[in-house]
Amino acid sequence: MSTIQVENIVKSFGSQRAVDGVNFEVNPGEIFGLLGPNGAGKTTTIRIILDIFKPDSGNVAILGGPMTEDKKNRIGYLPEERGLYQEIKLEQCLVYLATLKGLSKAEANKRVSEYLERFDLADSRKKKLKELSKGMQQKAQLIVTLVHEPEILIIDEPFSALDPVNTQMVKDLLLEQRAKGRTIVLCTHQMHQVEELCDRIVLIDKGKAMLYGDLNEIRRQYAGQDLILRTPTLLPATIPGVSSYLRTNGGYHLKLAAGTAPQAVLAELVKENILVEQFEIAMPTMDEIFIRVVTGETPNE
Ligand SMILES: Nc1ncnc2c1ncn2[C@@H]1O[C@H](COP(=O)(O)OP(=O)(O)OP(=O)(O)O)[C@@H](O)[C@H]1O
Repeated sequence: MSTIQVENIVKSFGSQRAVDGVNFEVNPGEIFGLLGPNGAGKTTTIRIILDIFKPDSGNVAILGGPMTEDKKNRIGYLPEERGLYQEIKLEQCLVYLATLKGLSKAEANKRVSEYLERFDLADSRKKKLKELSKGMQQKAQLIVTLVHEPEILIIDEPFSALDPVNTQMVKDLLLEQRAKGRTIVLCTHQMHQVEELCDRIVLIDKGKAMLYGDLNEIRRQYAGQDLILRTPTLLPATIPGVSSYLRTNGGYHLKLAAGTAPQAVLAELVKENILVEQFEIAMPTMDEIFIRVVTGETPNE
C-alpha cells in the first residue's frame, strides 16, 4: 500500500488551473521529490494532500484512506512560509506546539531539549523567536515538524536559509528519518539535493506531471551519447566511433558518433592500449533535466 496516493487531482483558482490532473504515489520509507518551477502547483498539491484545500476533482488517499484528525498528528509539515509566534521564547514556543501535537508536557520538554542541542540552538532557548536569525528560525520550524516523530514528513524548501554545515546536518537527519522507515516528501528547487536524497520524483509544470518515477531511471532516459573516460593515457587524434572529445580534469568527455554503442568504443580503447580507469555514460544532472523538461525538450532530443 502506498503512503500517499494522488489520483487525478484538479484545482483551479478562478479561471486559473493551478493543478491539472496530477497522479502520483509516494511509497513507504522513501524520500520522494516534489519538483517543479515557481508557480507549477507544488504547494497547492501539498495543501490538497494535507486537506487544507479540497480538490475540484480527483482523490487523495493517505495511509490507506481519507485524511482524519488522527492522521494529521502522524504527519509533520514544514511549510515554505515560516511562521512561528515571534514574541514567544524559543523553547516555550516549541514545547507548546509539541503539546498541541499530542505530547505530554514532560515528553515535550525532553524532546525539545534534545532537539535544541542537536540543532545547536540550546544557547538560544530563552531568546524570543524574533531575536533569532533566519536560519535559526528555520531550524526551529524543523524541530516543530519532527518533534512528534511523525510517520510522514512533508517538507518544503528545508535548506533555503541554511549554511553548508546546517544543510549537511539536515540532510543527515532526513537520511536518518528514512532509515527509521519514515516517508518523506521533499519539495525543493535545489536539484543537487534531489540527486543526493531522492529515490523517486514527480516534476510538475503548469499543473501537470511531466516526469514521474525512479530518479536514476529518469536520468538514464535523459542520458545522451556522451561518455566519461578517466585515463592517464593521451588519446590518439581519432578513435573509431567517437565524433569528438574534450580533455577534462583526469580524463576525457567523449561524444559518440550516431549509432555507436559504448561497448564498441571501449573495445577500441583497449585495442589501442589505453589504460581505462573509468568508463561510464555521462548522466545528465537533475538541473539539466529540469531545464529541458520545463523548456519543452523530450529525452535525447
Ligand atoms: N490561494 C490562491 N489563490 C489564487 N491563486 C493561487 C492560490 N494559491 C496558488 N495560486 C496560483 O496557483 C498556481 C500554483 O501555485 P503554487 O503555490 O501551487 O506553486 P508552487 O509550485 O508551489 O510555486 P513556488 O515554487 O513558487 O512555491 C500559481 O499560479 C499561483 O498564482
